[in-house]
Amino acid sequence: MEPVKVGLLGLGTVGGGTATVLKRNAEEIARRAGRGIVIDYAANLDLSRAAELGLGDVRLTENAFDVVNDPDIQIVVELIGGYTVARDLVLHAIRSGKHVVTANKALIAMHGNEIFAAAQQQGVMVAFEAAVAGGIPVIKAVREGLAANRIEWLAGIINGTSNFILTEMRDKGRSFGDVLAEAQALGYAEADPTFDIEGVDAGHKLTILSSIAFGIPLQFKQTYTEGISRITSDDVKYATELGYRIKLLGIARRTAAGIEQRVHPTLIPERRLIANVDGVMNAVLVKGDAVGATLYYGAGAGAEPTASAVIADLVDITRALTSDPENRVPHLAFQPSTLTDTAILPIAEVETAFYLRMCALDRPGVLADVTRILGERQISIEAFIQKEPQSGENKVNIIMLTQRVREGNMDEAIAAIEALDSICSSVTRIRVENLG
Ligand SMILES: NC(=O)c1ccc[n+]([C@@H]2O[C@H](COP(=O)([O-])OP(=O)(O)OC[C@H]3O[C@@H](n4cnc5c(N)ncnc54)[C@H](O)[C@@H]3O)[C@@H](O)[C@H]2O)c1
Ligand SMILES: N[C@@H](CCO)C(=O)O
Ligand code: NA
Repeated sequence: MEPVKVGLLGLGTVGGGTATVLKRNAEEIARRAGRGIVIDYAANLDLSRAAELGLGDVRLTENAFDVVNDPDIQIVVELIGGYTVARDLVLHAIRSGKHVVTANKALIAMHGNEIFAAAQQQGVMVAFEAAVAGGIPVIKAVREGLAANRIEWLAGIINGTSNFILTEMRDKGRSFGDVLAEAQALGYAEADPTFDIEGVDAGHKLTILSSIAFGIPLQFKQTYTEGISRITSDDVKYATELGYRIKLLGIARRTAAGIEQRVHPTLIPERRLIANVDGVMNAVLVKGDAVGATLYYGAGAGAEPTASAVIADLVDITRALTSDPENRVPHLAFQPSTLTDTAILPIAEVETAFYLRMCALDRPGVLADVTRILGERQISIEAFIQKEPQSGENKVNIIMLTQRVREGNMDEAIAAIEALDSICSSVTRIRVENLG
C-alpha cells in the first residue's frame, strides 16, 4: 500500500524530533501502522533547518498554507505553536478534509471546542497526545484504558520546565533564572516562558485532562492558575526539612458542588511516588472508581519524547484510515503478517547486575577464593559487606553487588563458589536492575 503523506508545519524542537524518529524507526512504524508514514512536505520559517535534519527529499516551503493546500497531503502535523496562525492553519486543514495532529496545548485548550466541532462536521480526525505530558500516553490512557471508570480526580506534574526549575533549586541550590535559561536552551520551555513559570502551560494541559476525565467542554478561562515564580530557595529548603517536596500540580476533582480545576505550587509528603518525580519528568495520577489510583510517568518535554506522542497519533490515524477489520489496532500491536521470528533469549544470555549472599567459614583466604572465581569470569564487584550471622560461630555472611554480567558466567561462578569447602550454604542470587 502507498505510504501516507504527511505535511509537517514547524521544524523546531518537536518538528525536528518528529522528522528524526519517523526516519529512524520507519520500518518498525510501518509494521505497526500497516503502511509507511512519510513526511512529504514541510514548512518552517528557516529552511536551512531542513538540511540539518537530513530532509533531503522532502518538499519545503516558508509558507505553511502551501502545505495545507497541497492535495497530496493527507495528515497535517501542526508543530508551530501559539493560537493565532496555528488556529487558522488547523481550521483550514480540517476544512480541506485533512486529518490533523498537534502538540499544541494552548491551541486545544483555547480553541479546541471550535476545532473539534469543525472536525466532526468534516469527518476528519484531530489527535493531540503530545499536547499533554509530552511523551506519556496519558490521553490514550484516560480516554481508552480507563473508559470503564467514573474518574474521581486526577493530579499531575504537567509542566516539565517548572519541575526542572524546582528540582535544580532543591538539589543544587541553583537560582531560578539560571535554571530557566537552561530549560530554554534544552528546548523544554514555551516560546514565551512566562507560560511555564506562571502556570499557564500547566493550566492548558489540565483543562484538556479535566475535559477528558469528566466529559465537559474545554474551559481554560475557568482554570485557576498560579505558577512557581514566587517560590524562593528558602521555601524549597523549609519544605524539604518538613518532609515535603514542592511541586507545581494541576488538580482536577469532581465534588458534589462542581469540578475543581486548579494549578498551583503544592507541598506533597516526600514519601509519595509523585513527590519524587524530578527534573523534566512529568507524572499524572488518575483515580477511577473501579481501577483505583493509577500513575503515568515519563518525559514531559523534549524533542524525541514529544515526537513519540506525535508519531503515535500518526499511527492511530493511519490505522483508522484503512479501517477494515484487518487494519484496526492489531491485537499484538504489529500487523499479523509482520510478526518476526526474533529469538527470545535464554536466561543464561541475559545480562544484569547481581546481589549475592553466601555464608562462609570465618577463615583466611575465603574472600580471596571467591573474588578469584568471580574475576576469572570477568565479574567485577561493585560493593561488598561482611556480616556476623545471628547464630553459628566462626561463620560470616558475605554480601556483594556485582557489575552487569551475562547470567551464564554467573551460573559458572556460583557453581565454583558453592564447591569451595569454606562456603557453608548455597549462594543466594538476586538480579539488580537500576531501571534508569
Ligand atoms: N518543546 C517541547 O518539549 C514541547 C513538548 C510538548 C508540546 N510542545 C508544543 O509543540 C509546539 C512546538 O514547540 P517547539 O518547542 O517545537 O517550538 P519551536 O519554537 O522549537 O519550533 C517552532 C517552529 O515553527 C516554525 N514556525 C513558526 N511560525 C511559523 C509559520 N508561520 N510557518 C511556518 N513555520 C513556522 C519556526 O521556524 C520553528 O522552527 C508548541 O505548540 C509547543 O507548545 C512542545
Ligand atoms: N513547555 C512545556 C513543554 C511540554 O509541553 C513544559 O515545560 O512542560
Ligand atoms: Na502525552
